[in-house]
Parts: sequence; structure tokens; C-alpha cells
Amino acid sequence: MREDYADLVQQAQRAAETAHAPYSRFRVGAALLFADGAVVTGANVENASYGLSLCAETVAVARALSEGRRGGLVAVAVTSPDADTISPCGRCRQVLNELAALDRADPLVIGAGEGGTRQWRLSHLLPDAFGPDALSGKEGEG
Ligand SMILES: O=c1ccn([C@H]2C[C@H](O)[C@@H](CO)O2)c(=O)[nH]1
Ligand SMILES: [Zn+2]
Repeated sequence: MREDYADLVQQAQRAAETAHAPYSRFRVGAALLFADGAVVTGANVENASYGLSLCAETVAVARALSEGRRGGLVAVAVTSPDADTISPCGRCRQVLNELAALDRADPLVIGAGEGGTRQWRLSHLLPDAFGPDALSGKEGEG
């Protein structure tokens, strides 16, 4: 793994320590690397109404968008101290695509764990994605 991605994985590991996961006890951290070098992290946030729980990747994307980021997504690291290996769930693939598609990026997704590190392009995890392009001409300001 390139040195910068090892650092990104470390930031995801640190984020996982802040997970609010009292129900599953499965902590996850995500770290998004942007072209300007910025890193935005997230951890999973569960809810007593279990189905309302948010994944780490989704929290990180929401943080990035709410900071005003509208592109430049280069790489995403996801990790859990409670699993040997991890890859983003289907919902998170779609949520990641929303940010990536804003400037037609195809970020590297890194699933890191004790069992090893796997890397994919987002387009491999979510082929033929439904994204903002499908609504072009229909989307409002926002
Ligand atoms: O890629 C993943 C997979 C699962 N989770 C969270 C959701 C839930 O809080 C817990 C168990 O599924 O892990 C993530 O944050 N990211
Ligand atoms: Zn998810």
C-alpha cells in the first residue's frame, strides 16, 4: 500500500474508536481523502431504533458535503477493529457515488483489516450506478 493510503487507513482506524455502536458492538471507521489533501472521517452511529443507524462511510460523506465539498474524492478507507475484513454496504456504495459523481471521480476504496487489505474502484463495487447524471436537467439548486 502506498504510504499516503497507510496514513488514510490509520485515520479510519482512529475514527472507528469514536463509533457509537452499543447495539451491534461492531465499530467502523471511514476516512475520505480529497485531492487537496484534506481528510474527512466518520464512524458508525447507531440508534435505539436499530434501522435508523448510520454507517461510517455515510457519516463521512455527510460531513464532507456539509463542509461544502462537491468533488475531489480520491480515496476512501474503511476499517473495523471488530472484523478481519470489510467492504462498504450497498447503501454506502450509493452514498459514496453521490459525492464521487459530482466531478465524475472514480475513487479507490480500501477495505483494511487484520485479515489484509483489499482495494477496488468504486465503479467496480457499484457498476452502472444511478447518479446525478440520470437527473440532469431535472435537479434543482442545492
Ligand atoms: O461498511 C460498513 C458495514 C457496517 N457498518 C456498521 C453499520 C452498523 O452500525 C454496524 C453493524 O452492521 O456496522 C458500517 O458502518 N460500515
Ligand atoms: Zn453502509
